[in-house]
Amino acid sequence: MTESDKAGLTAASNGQRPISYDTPTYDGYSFPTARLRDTLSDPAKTPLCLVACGSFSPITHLHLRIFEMASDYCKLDTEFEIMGGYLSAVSDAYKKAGLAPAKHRVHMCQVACEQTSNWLQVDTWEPFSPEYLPTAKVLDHFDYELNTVRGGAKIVDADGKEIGRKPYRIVLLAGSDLIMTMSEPGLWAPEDLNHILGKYGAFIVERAGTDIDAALAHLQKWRDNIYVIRQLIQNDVSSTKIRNFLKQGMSVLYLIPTDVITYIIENGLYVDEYNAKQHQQSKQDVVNKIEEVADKVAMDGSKDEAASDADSGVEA
Ligand SMILES: Nc1ncnc2c1ncn2[C@@H]1O[C@H](COP(=O)(O)OP(=O)(O)OP(=O)(O)O)[C@@H](O)[C@H]1O
Ligand SMILES: NC(=O)c1ccc[n+]([C@@H]2O[C@H](COP(=O)(O)O)[C@@H](O)[C@H]2O)c1
Repeated sequence: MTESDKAGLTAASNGQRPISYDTPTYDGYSFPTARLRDTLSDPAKTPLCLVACGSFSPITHLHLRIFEMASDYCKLDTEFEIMGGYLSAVSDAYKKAGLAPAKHRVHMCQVACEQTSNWLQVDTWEPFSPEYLPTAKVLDHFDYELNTVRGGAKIVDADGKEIGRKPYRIVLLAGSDLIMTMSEPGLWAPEDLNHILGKYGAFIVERAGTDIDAALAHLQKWRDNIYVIRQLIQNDVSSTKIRNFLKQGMSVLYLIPTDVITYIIENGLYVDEYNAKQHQQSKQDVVNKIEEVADKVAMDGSKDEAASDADSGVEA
C-alpha cells in the first residue's frame, strides 16, 4: 500500500468516530443467510460467525482455505461452533493499486464460494458502499444483522422446539500480515483496534513472511480474544502474485478456482491495455482454433460415414 493510500485510509477511518451502526442499507441490499446456520447443534457451545475482510482481487484458494483451517481449529480446541463464514470485500473507495471494480471482485467471490464450498457466502454491504468502511464498522454491521435483526442463534430441545437464543459471536478471520499492519502507526485508529479485538476478537492464520510473535507483541492487551492458527502446510498464494502471473500470460490453474479463471478471462481482468489487445487476439485465436477443429471433425465424420456406407453397400 502506498503512503497516499494509507493517508486516505486513515482520514476516512478517523472521520467516523464513534463507531455505531449508522450507515444506511443500500437499495436492493439484503443480508445473505442461505448458508447461515440458525440453530446450534450443541447448546453448550458458542455460535460463531467468521468474517474475512480484504481486497479479494482476485480471490484465491488460500482465501477459501483459511476458513477451513479455522473450522478445523474450532473443532479441536475451542468452545465455538461455526454457524457461518462470510467474505466481505473492501469497497472501491479503498483505492488500493490492483483492485478490480467491486462488482467483479464480488462476482469472483460468489462463483468461488459456489464452486468450492457449501458453507461460505459473500456479503455485499461493504463492497457496494460508496465510502470506505473501516473494519470495525463492517463487524458492527454483521453484529447488527445477526444479533439485532435475527436475534442470535436458536437453541432447541430434543423435539426441535426453540427454548432459547445465544448471540452469535462474530470474529475477524485474517492472515498474520493483516494483523502485522495493526502495529503500523496511523493505519488503524486505536479505538477501532479496541473495538475489533476487544469486542469481537480475531482468528489469525499464520502466513509465510510474517513474524507472528512480532505481529502480536503490540496486541497483548487483547490476547484472550486472539486465536492463532498455525498453517501446517505453508502456502503463500497471494492476489498480487496471481495478478502478476495473469499480466505475464502465465497459468494460474490450481491456484484459484477454475470458475474464477473463466470469469477473469471472460471479463478481461488484470491485463493492461497492451495485454488486453493480445488477450482479445488470443481469445480470437482460440475461437478460430475451435472452429477449425470442429470443421475437421465434421469433415472426418462425413468421410467415415461415406466409408461405412460404402462398406455396407448403401448408396449415398
Ligand atoms: N496465503 C495466505 N495465507 C494466510 N492468509 C492469507 C493468505 N492469502 C490471503 N490471506 C488473508 O486473507 C485476507 C484477505 O486478503 P487480501 O484480499 O488482502 O489478499 P492478499 O493475497 O494479501 O492480497 P494482495 O496480494 O492484493 O495484498 C487477509 O486477512 C489475508 O491476510
Ligand atoms: N482502519 C481500518 O479499519 C483498516 C486499516 C487497514 C486495513 N483494513 C482492512 O484490512 C483489509 C486489508 O486488505 P488488503 O491487505 O488487501 O489491503 C481490508 O479489508 C481493509 O478494509 C482496515
